[in-house]
Order: sequence, then C-alpha cells, then structure tokens
Amino acid sequence: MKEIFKTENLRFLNMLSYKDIAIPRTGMTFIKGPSGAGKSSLLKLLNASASPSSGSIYYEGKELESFDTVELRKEVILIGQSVYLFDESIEENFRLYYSYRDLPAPDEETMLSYLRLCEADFGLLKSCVSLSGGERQRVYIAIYLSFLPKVLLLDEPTSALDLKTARMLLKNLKEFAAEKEMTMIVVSHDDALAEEFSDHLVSITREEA
Ligand SMILES: Nc1ncnc2c1ncn2[C@@H]1O[C@H](COP(=O)(O)OP(=O)(O)OP(=O)(O)O)[C@@H](O)[C@H]1O
Repeated sequence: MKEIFKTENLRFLNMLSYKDIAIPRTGMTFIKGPSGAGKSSLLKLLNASASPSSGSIYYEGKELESFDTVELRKEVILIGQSVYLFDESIEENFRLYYSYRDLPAPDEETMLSYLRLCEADFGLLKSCVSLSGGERQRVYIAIYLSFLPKVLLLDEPTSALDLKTARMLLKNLKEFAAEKEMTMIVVSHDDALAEEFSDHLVSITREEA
C-alpha cells in the first residue's frame, strides 16, 4: 500500500492515543468509530489545524511539522462540521472564497459543474440565506472541491442529508476523486455508507492515554 499519511504513537491533548494509522493515496478512506473516539480531532491533526501532544504524522513520507502550515492547508483541505457561507448568492460565495486566495473566480459553467457534482445545483443566483442546512453543506463542499486539493478531509459530509442524496454525493465524490487522483478521507457515523463507498476503512476506538 502506498500511503499518503502515516501516524506513529500519535496522541492529542495528552488524552487521546491513536493506534498507528496508514492512509493510502488512492481511493476513498472512511474513518469510523464511536462518538468522542477522536475522529474529528484526527482530521484536524492531518491538516495541521491541531498539533499532536506527542508522536508523529508523516505526509508524503515527511514529518507534517516540516511543512509550511499555510501551504499545507491549501493542499490538504479540511471541511469540518461547521459551514461558513456569506449571506450572499452562491456565485458570490465562490467569488469571495477565491478572492481570499488571490485567485480568479472560475467561470459560471465551472461553478455549476462543481455544484452539480455536489448535488447542489440550486442556481448561481440563489441566496445562501435561503438554503437548508444540508443544502449549505453541499454548496460549501462544492466551493472547496473546486480548489482541487491533493487531499480532501470531510467531517460528516452527509450528516444533514437524506440517504438518497447522501449516496449520490458520495458516489459523485468518489468518482471525481478517482478521476483527479485526489485522496479523500471521510469521517462518517454511518456504517452502511462506509461499507458501500470506502476503498479503505480506518476504525478508531477510544484509547485512554
Ligand atoms: N480542543 C479540545 N479541547 C479539549 N477537548 C477536546 C478538544 N477537541 C476534542 N476534545 C475531546 O476529544 C475527544 C474526541 O473529540 P472528537 O471531536 O475528535 O471526537 P469524534 O470521534 O469526532 O466525535 P463525534 O463522533 O461525536 O463527532 C472528545 O472527548 C472531545 O471532548
């Protein structure tokens, strides 16, 4: 297995201990485990939004801490459970997120293609204020996906979705990741979805330090 991430003796907040984990470069990896086991914390550790209290994380064979954090977070994007959208249209949200990265916004067709991929084609002029929680979540994923990161970390991306939409979203994301050779790591409570869509499964159990 050619892994993109590897952990060794990883601990967080002197409280959570992780068994050593290896995550392959290709395909979709699901992370499952009981509430409080440390799944969200692991995603934060993987994109350096949080630091281990001890142990090591290797990304592309190099210690994560040797990377420039700002650059790393552009390459390894974490979409957490909270959605941050401006009270503007979907199109304006794309534009604002791109402008914060000093990048030109994609053209309308490109925006729409990412929205379709995320089952979020509500029209570019639709105000994000009037979207439901699950709709906002999908628009948010579409914007970040369009940055084409090397690794996308998704924390409970289907938590607010009905089963049919959840399955469509994961199917599309999985195909897209394969086509673009993007590594996708998904935290999910849903064992059936994990079973159906994972190429690789990491189970985390709460290990008291
Ligand atoms: N910044 C923090 N300060 C203190 N405790 C924290 C912090 N972040 C996480 N924890 C604790 O670490 C444990 C793991 O939290 P985490 O959110 O990673 O679990 P999880 O497996 O994602 O849970 P859930 O499935 O409920 O989302 C929890 O007991 C949580 O209270």
